[in-house]
This record gives sequence, C-alpha cells and structure tokens, in this order.
Amino acid sequence: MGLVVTSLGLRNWRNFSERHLDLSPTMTVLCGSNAVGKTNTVEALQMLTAGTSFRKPKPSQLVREDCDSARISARMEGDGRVVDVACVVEPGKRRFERNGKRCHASDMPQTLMSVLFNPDDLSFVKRGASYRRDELDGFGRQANHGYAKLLSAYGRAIEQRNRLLKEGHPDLSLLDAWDASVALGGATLLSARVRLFERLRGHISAIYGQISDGERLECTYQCSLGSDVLGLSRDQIADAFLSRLGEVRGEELRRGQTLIGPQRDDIAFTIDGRDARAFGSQGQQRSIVLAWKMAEVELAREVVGEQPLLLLDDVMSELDAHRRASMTRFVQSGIQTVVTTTNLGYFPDDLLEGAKVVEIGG
Ligand SMILES: Nc1ncnc2c1ncn2[C@@H]1O[C@H](COP(=O)(O)OP(=O)(O)OP(=O)(O)O)[C@@H](O)[C@H]1O
Repeated sequence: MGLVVTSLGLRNWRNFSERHLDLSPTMTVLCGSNAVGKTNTVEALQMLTAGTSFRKPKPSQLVREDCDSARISARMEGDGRVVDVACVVEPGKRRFERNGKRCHASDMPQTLMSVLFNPDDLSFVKRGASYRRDELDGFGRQANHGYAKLLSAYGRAIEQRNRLLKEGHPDLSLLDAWDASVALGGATLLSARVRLFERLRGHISAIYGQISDGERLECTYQCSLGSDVLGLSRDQIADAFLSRLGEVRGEELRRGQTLIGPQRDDIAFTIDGRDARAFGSQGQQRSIVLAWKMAEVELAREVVGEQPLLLLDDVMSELDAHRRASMTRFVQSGIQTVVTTTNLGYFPDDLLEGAKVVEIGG
C-alpha cells in the first residue's frame, strides 16, 4: 500500500498559530466556513509531499503575520516504515527535513508524491499553454528526480540566453555557446517530457472515455520545433533545435527572447475529432482535467509503485453530479484523499460514512 500521512502539525503557518490534525488513511474531509484555513492546510500537505506550493508563495507569505518563522511537519506511516518530514520557513528561505536530516525540496516526493486538484484547474483547457506545461512538468518533477534537474538546468540556460538576447549588441560567439547548451538541454528535456506525456495520455483518454460514456479524447503534444522532431533521438532533436535557432536568430535578437523550445510548447485536446478548447462544452473541458488528475494518480502508482496523496481543494462544489460521482468512485478505490469543503452536503452519505471529518476553524 505504501506510506500514508497519519498526522500533520502546523506552527505559525499562514493563519494558524498551532494546529495538529490526525488524518485518515483513506479519506479526510476538512470542513469549515470561508477563510478559516482549509486551503492553507492543503497547501502545507502539498509542500511536505511535492516540495512546492501551487500558490508559488514567497517564504514571507507562508509565515503567520507578525511571526519570525513557521514550521510544518507530517508523520507518514506504512509497510512497517515511519517517516517524519518537515519544512521550516524563515525570512527569504525554506528548509526541508526528512527524519531530522536536511534535504532538498525536490527530495520530498521521493517519500510521498501528491496530486492536487483545485478550482483554478477547472479552466485547464482554456488557460495559457504555460499552465498545461507546468502541470505536466510538476508531475514529472515529482515522479522523477532527474526530470526536476533537467527542468531547472534548462530553465537557467534559457534565462541566461534571454538576458544575452536583450543586450543591444550581444557577443555572437557567446550566443553560439548558449545556443549549443540550450539545444542539448532542451532536447534532453523534450525527450523526457514527451516520454512522460505518452504514458500519461493513454490513461487520460481511457479515463475520459469512462467519465463521458464513450466520447473519444485525443491529447497531442504540440512542439514548437515542429511535430516531425518528436520521433527523433535526443541527439537528432538537439541538431534540429540548433539549426532552427540559427534560422530564427534575427527574429530572436529583435524580440530579445528565445522563441522556440520546450518552454513554448503546448498540449491540445480533441473530443471526437473537434478541438476541445474551441468547441468543448464547460462540462467536457472539466472532464478533461478530471481525467488528467486521475491519470496522474494512476501513473504515479505505475512509476513509483505507490499511491500518491490526493488533495482535492474545494472542487466537489464545482463539479456537477455526474462528475462528482466519477470522482467519488475514484476516491473510494482506496487512495488516501484530503478534501476541503464548506458544505458536507456535496458528499454522498456512503462516502462520508468511511471518512474522517475534521472541523477547521471551529
Ligand atoms: N501569512 C499569513 N498570516 C496570516 N493570515 C494569513 C496568511 N496567509 C494567509 N492568511 C489568511 O488565511 C485565511 C484562510 O485562507 P484559506 O485560503 O486557507 O481559506 P479557506 O478556508 O480555504 O477559505 P475558502 O473556503 O474561502 O476557500 C485567509 O483569510 C488569509 O488572509
């Protein structure tokens, strides 16, 4: 079964001074009025598992007003193991610990991964491409430590190259060197990303078919280097990338930024052959993201052999009865889930029967 979170401690975290919660190994419902700290609790769980927060906060925002530092901690248990994880937030920095030893944020998912679903995700299909890329990369970062390294190395290379492009008359031999580095780093990241995407999309389409009673969803990776590079080896992609950089150099110098590469790619969806962004109903678009999140859970089981922690922040109220029932069936398959709500009425009785309900702000 793998690890589950059995308890969570929050000290000077966001609006909490001191709070301890025991979690169910199956489903915990965090219930309370608006602005009592439900999302802040989910955010702490995400920080202790994914090593990041979906809100992308500055450290100072995580510390309770008028306090110097915050500490969140969780105990994880399962398969005869006990693991204690913690995150200490101080001005300008965050520090992670596993069993009392310092570790890096990107090490946290190696203990337990998480999949978070919140109301912002419901516009996943319609939002900008970076939102879909971030979702895929966020999952890859958790599932594979090497993926996290590739992402940050490539991000740094693009940042440096863009800085150089912004200079009025950059040193062209330096730009050549950055081109080579960006092409190789980009090709390595692209190969890893597309491999991950290929594994995920099979699950997404299958789950979508079940939610929608047989509609056919296709997910396509749209590569800014052209779709023909996707079947190539890493070295061939790097060569193609380098030669495309040569072609667009004039334009990039004019615009002061890198115009091609994995940082400009997108993911598109069609339902029964029609573009879901342009033609999909709101319900169909929501089913896509629901299927995507469930697919992440399935793939996490496959890749790391353990169930991730599923965090559902206020999404039940946003789903219609049909999609809520799909989510309920999925949650009942035994995955540890923490879900927030202002109203227990959104949950069917049989789901609440086995759940632990924790009042937040009571
Ligand atoms: N660093 C901080 N110090 C003090 N309070 C904070 C800090 N960060 C956030 N808060 C407060 O925490 C409160 C609870 O926020 P949270 O997003 O968790 O609410 P919620 O219970 O999920 O509400 P809703 O049901 O409306 O989504 C907010 O009023 C917010 O202003």
